Amino acid sequence: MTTGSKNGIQPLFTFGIIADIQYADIDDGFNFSHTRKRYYRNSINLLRNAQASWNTENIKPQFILQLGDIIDGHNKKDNSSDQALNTVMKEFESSPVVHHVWGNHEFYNFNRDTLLRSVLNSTIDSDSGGGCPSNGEIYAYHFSPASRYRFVILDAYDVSMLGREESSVQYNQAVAFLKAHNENEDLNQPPDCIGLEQRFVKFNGGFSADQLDWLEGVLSLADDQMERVTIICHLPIHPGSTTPVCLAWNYDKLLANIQGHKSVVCFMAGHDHDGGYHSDYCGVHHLTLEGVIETPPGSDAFVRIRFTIILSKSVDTIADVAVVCRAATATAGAVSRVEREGEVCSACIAA
Ligand SMILES: Nc1ncnc2c1ncn2[C@@H]1O[C@H](COP(=O)(O)OP(=O)(O)O)[C@@H](O)[C@H]1O
Repeated sequence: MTTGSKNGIQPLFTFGIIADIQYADIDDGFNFSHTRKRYYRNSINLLRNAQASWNTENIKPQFILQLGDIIDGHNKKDNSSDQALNTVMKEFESSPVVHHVWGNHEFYNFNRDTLLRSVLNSTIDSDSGGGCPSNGEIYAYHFSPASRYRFVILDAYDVSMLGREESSVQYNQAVAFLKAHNENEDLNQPPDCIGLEQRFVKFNGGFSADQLDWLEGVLSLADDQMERVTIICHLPIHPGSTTPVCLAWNYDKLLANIQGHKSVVCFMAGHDHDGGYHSDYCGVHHLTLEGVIETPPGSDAFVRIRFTIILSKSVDTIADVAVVCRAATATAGAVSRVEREGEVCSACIAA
């Protein structure tokens, strides 16, 4: 594992990312279609390995991004949601700040009100000006780890049946929206077996107008301040970075919002356990992290990213932001996960 500097340039900051841990103290199982094994109990070992790796770095990560599905929905029926969450949170105790994102499995275990009051609400670690959308129950905020850099956490289940009381307006609006696109009795079953319509399933969600309006304000300010923004949420929003069944319901609205702002350089998500990557026509990097839960024992699936500014010769111009993304894979003879490493640089942005 390389030290903190690359090509002799000290990173401005580093951070770790991990997705779809889906911990449960149960025996190995399978996904819905019985095509992929799931290692529920072992996922805590992979989290430990990630922590060990992050903590051995010369330059420790300034923060960790946890991209959602921290514990599995199986805990709910065993009444072990709180115990499972405590087990995982204990592993994060040696971490710096952890920014938690909420996925469908958070909502299989807890309702929205409980999550807003829980240790999984990391809004407290937002900037004082980080703020959240006015209505208070959308779990979205932003923070700046260094001058000219900003991270935005979005709530991909703001519009969803999950986590909402069946008597609520939001629940019934989500049901109406979903049924307009999916006529199956079981709304977790995709309405089609091909194409983008597959995304209209109960285990996905979308972004409300309130949240998109709030984001528009955050990104407009970031444009004015010539910041570089990375957005994270549980659901991918570019068809090139995931399989259609994992896309957010109104991915296209958020994508249009993002592509209208030069400050956005990267979008990261989980949910699609196979991971994915796409650089869109605006130069935004769409990174989907592989799921810990389906990573076989003996391999690892976590990422450490160093944000390094490569100052151009004319010192007043920041030529490139190199996002060195490394999915660390420590194999012990097992079939290793794809080791993803690469230098992806954003478009030039004059200072
Ligand atoms: N094709 C499908 N048809 C019906 N139900 C499905 C289908 N795929 C997933 N589900 C159900 O949707 C829920 C979420 O699926 P799951 O695989 O656990 O999600 P994740 O990929 O986030 O772990 C589970 O209850 C699962 O049984």
